[in-house]
Amino acid sequence: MSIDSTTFRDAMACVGAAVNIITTDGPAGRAGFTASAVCSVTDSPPTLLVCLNRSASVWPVFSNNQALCVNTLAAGQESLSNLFGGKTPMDERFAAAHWQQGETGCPRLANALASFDCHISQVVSVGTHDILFCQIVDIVRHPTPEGLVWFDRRYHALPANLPTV
Ligand SMILES: NC(=O)c1ccc[n+]([C@@H]2O[C@H](COP(=O)([O-])OP(=O)(O)OC[C@H]3O[C@@H](n4cnc5c(N)ncnc54)[C@H](O)[C@@H]3O)[C@@H](O)[C@H]2O)c1
Ligand SMILES: Cc1cc2c(cc1C)N(C[C@H](O)[C@H](O)[C@H](O)COP(=O)(O)O)c1[nH]c(=O)[nH]c(=O)c1N2
Repeated sequence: MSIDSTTFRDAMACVGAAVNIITTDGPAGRAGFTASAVCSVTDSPPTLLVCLNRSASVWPVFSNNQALCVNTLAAGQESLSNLFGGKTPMDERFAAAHWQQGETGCPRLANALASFDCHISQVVSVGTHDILFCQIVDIVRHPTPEGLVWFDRRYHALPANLPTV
């Protein structure tokens, strides 16, 4: 049975996911984009994955820098997600928030729910996307009353009951 893209996307729209801004900085410059395709892989060594469309303008920058920071958004940061998910010029995207420098040199969003600073350890290409396997070197968290989820093609705030950080 062959599944067309609309059927696939309609079904995937039912799979809720956290919203993240993925940033990088290094020899190829600074860049960032919004991603919901982010997943925990293993806790030893601590590793997550990010799926990045190879047609995105940011792809060569991530590919060359080999480091990134996954900034998981809280409720209230929807407009930042939209900025990093559109065709907005890169300087405008970064001007909309406050950033710190992570251990890898990648921009860390000052008030993200959690930030995972990573080296890209492995890349696997599947169809249109690259799966970036990322080994985490540092984690910073902030207490926040609500998390943010992308579900049914829109944002939803979720009450957080997270352990104290
Ligand atoms: N994994 C991704 O690349 C991904 C995920 C979410 C959103 N987006 C982008 O945001 C736009 C709006 O998304 P939407 O959720 O409002 O509606 P949509 O109908 O385009 O997508 C529905 C769901 O399908 C999946 N999806 C969408 N595009 C994909 C792609 N190219 N490869 C793999 N999975 C994909 C995602 O889970 C998404 O939430 C999309 O058209 C796409 O450009 C991309
Ligand atoms: C909620 C949501 C979720 C995602 C996206 C968008 C939005 C709004 N986008 C699309 C991505 O952010 C967009 O293509 C960026 O703007 C990068 O493209 P440019 O740099 O503008 O070419 C996206 N792209 C991707 O490669 N992987 C992903 O997981 C996601 N997830």
